[in-house]
Amino acid sequence: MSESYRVGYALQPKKVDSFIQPSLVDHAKQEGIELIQIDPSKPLQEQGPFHCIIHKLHNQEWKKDLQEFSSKYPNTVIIDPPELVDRLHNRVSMLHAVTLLDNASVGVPKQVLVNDKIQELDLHFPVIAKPLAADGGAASHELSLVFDREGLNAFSVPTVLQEFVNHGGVVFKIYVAGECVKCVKRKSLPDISEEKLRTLKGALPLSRISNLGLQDEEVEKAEMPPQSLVGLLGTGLREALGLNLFNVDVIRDANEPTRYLVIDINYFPGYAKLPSYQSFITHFLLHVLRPKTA
Ligand SMILES: Nc1ncnc2c1ncn2[C@@H]1O[C@H](COP(=O)(O)OP(=O)(O)OP(=O)(O)O)[C@@H](O)[C@H]1O
Ligand SMILES: O=P(O)(O)O[C@H]1[C@H](OP(=O)(O)O)[C@@H](OP(=O)(O)O)[C@@H](O)[C@@H](O)[C@@H]1OP(=O)(O)O
Ligand SMILES: [Mg+2]
Ligand SMILES: [Mg+2]
Repeated sequence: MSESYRVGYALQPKKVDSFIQPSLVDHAKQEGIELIQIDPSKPLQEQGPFHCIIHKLHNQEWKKDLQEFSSKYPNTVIIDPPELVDRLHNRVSMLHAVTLLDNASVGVPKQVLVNDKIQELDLHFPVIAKPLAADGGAASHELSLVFDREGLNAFSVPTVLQEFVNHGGVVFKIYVAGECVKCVKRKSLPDISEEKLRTLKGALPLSRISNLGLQDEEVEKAEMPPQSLVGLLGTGLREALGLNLFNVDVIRDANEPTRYLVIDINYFPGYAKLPSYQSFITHFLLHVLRPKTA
């Protein structure tokens, strides 16, 4: 008789709706995996046993409950340790792992953390102002494009100022689930020419320009990054971060097309937007659950 595995998921209702689709539940079931919703308002111990738990909740009560459960049931695989996930909730620490890769074709845009009034700024305009906290709150996604010094008054601190890099209007999203790695492309902000820059003043919220990008057909035509680069980022960052479930936003420098820059890393992203995400996720879970043969 084949094994049956209990996988608990602790997610916000919005994420349950997008991620736990009937097609995923069915696909997992066919492989012997039962996906069980965890109610974070009730003690975890009353809801087990679990072979594995996946989660995207950050409150202290949940972390404490998970920690206690894990001490009591050390054989339950927790994907992933909350203290390592926390590193992705800060736009400075999230990119630290990229610098550990030590590869000439991969980097991060130049950025500075602003905690206070800005005196000297060793960055080229335009820059993108990103709230330091990337904790999933609505404010953490309120970014603005800043064209000059005057525009620097438009945001609250702490904020990361990151140089805007022209990249051909396409962002590559590398989705990682353990050893499973998949890259897709999406529309991004359009390039800003020197000429255009002379006419732009102050700052603009990104939400007001993000629909100005390329046509879908143009995105279709964009060349994908080499598979070796996708593998390097997926596997390398998985090791450097100590995490299994995340995606990486990468752009290709328009002025140096062999150079790729990581601009964002998200914990437990929208996997359901990937074609065949059901088999992608099930494959990952099976890899975690099945006993390893030597
Ligand atoms: N340094 C940069 N140079 C050029 N474009 C950038 C840069 N940083 C961000 N962008 C553009 O802005 C978008 C949003 O930035 P970012 O991914 O950092 O924000 P986010 O709110 O964390 O997004 P997500 O919804 O993926 O979590 C990117 O997808 C890309 O189109
Ligand atoms: O649903 P969630 O709140 O987890 O939203 C996440 C969203 O996935 P969704 O498509 O399921 O909304 C992700 O999208 P993709 O990168 O895959 O495009 C990404 O934007 C994350 O940054 C979001 O997480 P947050 O930073 O807000 O925690
Ligand atoms: Mg992003
Ligand atoms: Mg993000």
